[in-house]
Amino acid sequence: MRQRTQNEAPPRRSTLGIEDYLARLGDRVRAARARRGMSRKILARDSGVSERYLAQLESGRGNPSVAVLHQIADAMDMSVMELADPHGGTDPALAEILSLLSPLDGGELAEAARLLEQRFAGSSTRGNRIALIGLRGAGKTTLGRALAEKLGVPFIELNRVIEQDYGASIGELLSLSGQPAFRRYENRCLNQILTDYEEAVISTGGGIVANPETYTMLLRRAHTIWLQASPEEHMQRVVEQGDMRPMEQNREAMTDLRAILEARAPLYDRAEANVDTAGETLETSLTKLTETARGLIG
Ligand SMILES: Nc1ncnc2c1ncn2[C@@H]1O[C@H](COP(=O)(O)OP(=O)(O)OP(=O)(O)O)[C@@H](O)[C@H]1O
Ligand SMILES: O=C(O)C1=C[C@@H](O)[C@@H](O)[C@H](O)C1
Ligand SMILES: [Mg+2]
Repeated sequence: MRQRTQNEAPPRRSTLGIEDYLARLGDRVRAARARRGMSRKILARDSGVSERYLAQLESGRGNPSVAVLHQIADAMDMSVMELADPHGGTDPALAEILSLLSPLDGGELAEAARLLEQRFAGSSTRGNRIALIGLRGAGKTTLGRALAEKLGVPFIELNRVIEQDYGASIGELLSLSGQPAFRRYENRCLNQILTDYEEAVISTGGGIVANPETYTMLLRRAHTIWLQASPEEHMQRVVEQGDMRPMEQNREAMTDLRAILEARAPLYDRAEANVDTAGETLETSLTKLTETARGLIG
């Protein structure tokens, strides 16, 4: 990160040349897509922008119209401003905060979020709720159910609650109503679970970290544990289950999985604790997870 001298004012205006601007815009589109676990094909389908044009844009060679940018942002439930200008916003203090934060890397941003949360978010009420987060195949369901049994508390699978609420499968919800609708259901159902259960083990969907409002609610109202594994193990475990949801229709599944994990890791890392399941048996992972969970709920 470049150090600013003490008297140097934070840059308020972009001084980027058009090529650099378009390259960064491409990076932002790719990162936003990866955080949501959307393949380029899915984003093309949901936005109505061709896969070929998205590839061009992501490599910094596209110069989209505002309408095209709007279609892309909308399909990812973002504002055009968020996508086009990370320093956007009308409040000068907010613009200054964003400009201070923008050169930080993922780990530094997570630290900044923690500091801001401590200072401004008020007291959190996590009760005896344990929430498991992590990429597909991390073991959130398998280990979560076993942990709940050991602790003698209910096991709640957020995606199942969403399916009951919507009245169809997550796959149908995504294909019929799109990602933004899914994220709205996810937010509402999670809020309900956190309100209804004083003690529980909650297994979340891998993409919960992509919606800041929902993820912040989870971090504040449950003890969160990030279940980790290597990219190869995530892939192998999901393939063994015969379910390719986030990787569906994607020819470059492993590359995408790595990109998703890389984009989400700083967000998953905001969990209160993490348990690494890489190279472990289920039994060992369960023992580690149970110890960690007991440490958090006291
Ligand atoms: N050490 C381990 N820890 C966790 N799971 C393991 C381990 N070793 C093997 N597995 C297997 O990996 C799979 C994990 O799948 P599981 O459905 O629990 O993951 P998940 O995080 O709930 O995924 P999804 O996001 O798709 O719901 C299970 O079949 C489990 O038996
Ligand atoms: O990792 C993801 O982006 C997802 C994981 C699933 O659990 C579902 O929540 C949905 O398919 C999205
Ligand atoms: Mg699961």
